[in-house]
Amino acid sequence: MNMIEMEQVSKSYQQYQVLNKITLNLPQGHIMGLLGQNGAGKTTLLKLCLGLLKADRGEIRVMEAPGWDMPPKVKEQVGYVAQKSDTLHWMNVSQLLDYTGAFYQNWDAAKVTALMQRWQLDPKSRVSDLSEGQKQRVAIIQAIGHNPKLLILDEPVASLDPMLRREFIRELIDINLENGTSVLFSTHILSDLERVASDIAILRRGEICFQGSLDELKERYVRLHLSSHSPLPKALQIQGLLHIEHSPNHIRALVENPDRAVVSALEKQLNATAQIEALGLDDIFLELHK
Ligand SMILES: Nc1ncnc2c1ncn2[C@@H]1O[C@H](COP(=O)(O)OP(=O)(O)OP(=O)(O)O)[C@@H](O)[C@H]1O
Repeated sequence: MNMIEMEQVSKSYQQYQVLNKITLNLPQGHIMGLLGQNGAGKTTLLKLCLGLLKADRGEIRVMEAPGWDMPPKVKEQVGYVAQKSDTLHWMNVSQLLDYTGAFYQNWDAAKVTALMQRWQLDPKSRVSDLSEGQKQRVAIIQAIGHNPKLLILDEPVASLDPMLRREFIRELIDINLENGTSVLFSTHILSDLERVASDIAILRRGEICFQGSLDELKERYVRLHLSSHSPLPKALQIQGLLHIEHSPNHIRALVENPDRAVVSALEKQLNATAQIEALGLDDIFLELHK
């Protein structure tokens, strides 16, 4: 079963189209990292999945229920960490967590207490007095205290220091392994994503330009180098060409699924030597956004 299914989903704010015919599936048990530049529409996409925004067109299903009109029994199986949340900050940590727990039948108070201790949160501290990182830890506990089947996280680690980020990621993997929880999270921290995500989705210019595993991503986008003693042309005839940098004797190009026979033909035609370089996630992300 897919925990989230988006089909041909579009969303605009007034005249400005943010998402254009998005099709995205989150299979059960998967952890999917959502990548995109600032303003790419990640928060918008996550809010559409949660029924906090309504799509202009297309269909969204969450655990087979309509995303815009989720019944309570589906809602109670979803956990959400917003990018920024400023509600109820007059409570102390323990009051806020008890208050949140009251909404859920299967709130795991023992787990919540253990997390508070592990993440060094004083139950008596007022939420408004906490640092951003501490607030984020509280928000994460609020989202996982009821052992949700689906967790949606909008940049959950942005304010955490590297050690807590690592702990949080370990927690995420544990939740995923113990409860089979599926996770969709947006992030800018690519190294974290490499550590935890089984799937990656990349939002670019309002569209999902890639959805699949990290290995598939690395196989799909490679850097093609062509070097020659003779001057090389500024343009290349190869399918899947996304980006090209040219100097008289060297071409550096980002190519999607290059046809090896075409690369060999280019070598002959241009009297050049070709080299195909595998890229890391950072490089692929940067190259895709040039
Ligand atoms: N309520 C709104 N009204 C008008 N425009 C909006 C609204 N919410 C978001 N936008 C615009 O839509 C675009 C996408 O915003 P969104 O917050 O979804 O992006 P994002 O990928 O989450 O960005 P970031 O990484 O900076 O958090 C931005 O250009 C933003 O200014």
